[in-house]
Amino acid sequence: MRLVLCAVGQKMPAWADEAYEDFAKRFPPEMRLALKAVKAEPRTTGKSTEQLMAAEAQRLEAACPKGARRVILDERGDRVTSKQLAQRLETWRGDGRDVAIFIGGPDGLDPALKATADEMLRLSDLTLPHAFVRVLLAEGLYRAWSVMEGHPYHRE
Ligand SMILES: C[S@@+](CC[C@H](N)C(=O)[O-])C[C@H]1O[C@@H](n2cnc3c(N)ncnc32)[C@H](O)[C@@H]1O
Repeated sequence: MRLVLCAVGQKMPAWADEAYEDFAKRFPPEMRLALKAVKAEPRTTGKSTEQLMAAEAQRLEAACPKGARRVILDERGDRVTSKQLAQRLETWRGDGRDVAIFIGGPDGLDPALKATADEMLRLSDLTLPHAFVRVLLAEGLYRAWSVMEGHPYHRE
């Protein structure tokens, strides 16, 4: 099973790339965390927010593995603890499909793409910058994996 982060933004600060990689490389071969970063639409072309998000959504769709479970990250999504995220991970693993996790750009995700979600998750009640989101998600998923496997990374 693969956890595929379909995320807007190919140019992240070095600290974000390093921190993301630090967690991504810890996943075992049977549960890979992969990043598919797509180009953010330039904000200088006079396009409306709706047009910008629609263009980014097309790229995200192209990056999404066929038949994957679709999880949207959004500050209005379900609030979950690490243990609850571990239970979701267990469920996701159970059906054997890849899991695509979508992260939007500066204006968020296109409403039509959001409407296709199987699940919507929040990482915080705060609105977070997208560079933070992929790092927090990688750590949160790794912690959830460690809860699921009884690995000592997570302590009660
Ligand atoms: C800068 S935020 C976009 C904020 C935008 N105003 C919105 O309403 O979605 C970029 C992306 O980061 C993710 N994100 C931001 N805060 C989040 C949170 N608290 N929980 C989960 N995802 C979040 C979402 O995928 C969002 O599309």
